[in-house]
Amino acid sequence: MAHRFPALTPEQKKELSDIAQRIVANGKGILAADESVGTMGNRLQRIKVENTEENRRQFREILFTSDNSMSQSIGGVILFHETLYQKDGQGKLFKNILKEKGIVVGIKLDQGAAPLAGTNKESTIQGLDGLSERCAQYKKDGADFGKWRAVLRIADQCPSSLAIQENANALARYASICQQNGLVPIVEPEVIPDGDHDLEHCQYVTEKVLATVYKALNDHHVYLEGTLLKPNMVTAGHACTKKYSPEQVAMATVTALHRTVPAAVPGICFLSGGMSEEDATLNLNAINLCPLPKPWKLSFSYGRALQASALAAWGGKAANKKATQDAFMKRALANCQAAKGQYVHSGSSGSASTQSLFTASYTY
Ligand SMILES: O=P(O)(O)OC[C@@]1(O)O[C@H](CO)[C@@H](O)[C@@H]1O
Repeated sequence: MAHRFPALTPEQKKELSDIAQRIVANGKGILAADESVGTMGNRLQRIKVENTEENRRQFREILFTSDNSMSQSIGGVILFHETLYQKDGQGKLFKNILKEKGIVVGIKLDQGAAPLAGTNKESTIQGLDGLSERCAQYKKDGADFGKWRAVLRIADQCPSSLAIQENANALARYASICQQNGLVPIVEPEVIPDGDHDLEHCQYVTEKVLATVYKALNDHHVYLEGTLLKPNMVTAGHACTKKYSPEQVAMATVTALHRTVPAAVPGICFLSGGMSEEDATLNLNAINLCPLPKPWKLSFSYGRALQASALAAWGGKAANKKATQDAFMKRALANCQAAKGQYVHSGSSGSASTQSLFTASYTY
């Protein structure tokens, strides 16, 4: 079939692929600071801090004003709508603070789950209506990439082919709209870790989901060089009694990716999915050491696994700014090393870094 109606010009393609490559250059990854107001409320509740706009702003200001070496580990930060327009104490927009450090600014674009009737509690994600206009505005306002998280669960009759197809199609439609507006789409089909399934079953499901996503991206003429994938690592379900080593997780994960993700994709930035900070780093390191072909950068886009010890160190107190930034930078550096397969576990991690961050049915 002749390519008669190109979706993007060569200039648009170059811009998108340059942005994607910048984000994952030299072991860099992504700080997912895009928790919605409700999700951030859950995080703040754990440290007994009230979920006000000012408290959310203060915590994020502390992270984003970490010293400039932050940009050696962090290539991009995903923001929630509110945060894109927030400022530091001196009146400087957060997005400008990040850009001056050379960090690419991203924006969460999905707008919550809607049930798929007739399924076992499965969902699709909303937000396609008006998405092009929102993307155009966010691009003007300084964002260069977007994020859309689809949720698939493993249970009886799940994920159904309806849920897999519907979420893949929504992800592809979102990715196409992003690219038309100069935003690199982060494509996030998350197979959540709820359940007692084993590693092999998670690998099987992850392969089915990713294969469907890449078929849909191709159908929608998405330019893969200008995308990033944000998948789950292949792990056993949270309630599985059998435990697996980082090397086993790595082999299952890279096998699944190798079978389904085209080499044209520049980077795969894993979500942390409720793993402890330390497990997320150790697994990423093992993935980068896995003896299988790895044509993509394999990095991180962590929310909980980059912020848990920082949140604990902060505790809502301005006086804890330095301790908060130290905790955050420690995880950022560790994950950057892991993205190069160079992380050496020091054995002296604080207790917050080894605590499970799992939340049941973490659907939004
Ligand atoms: O699994 P993690 O690494 O904590 O977070 C992954 C993530 O996609 O899920 C969250 C909820 O949508 C987002 O804040 C974040 O970007």
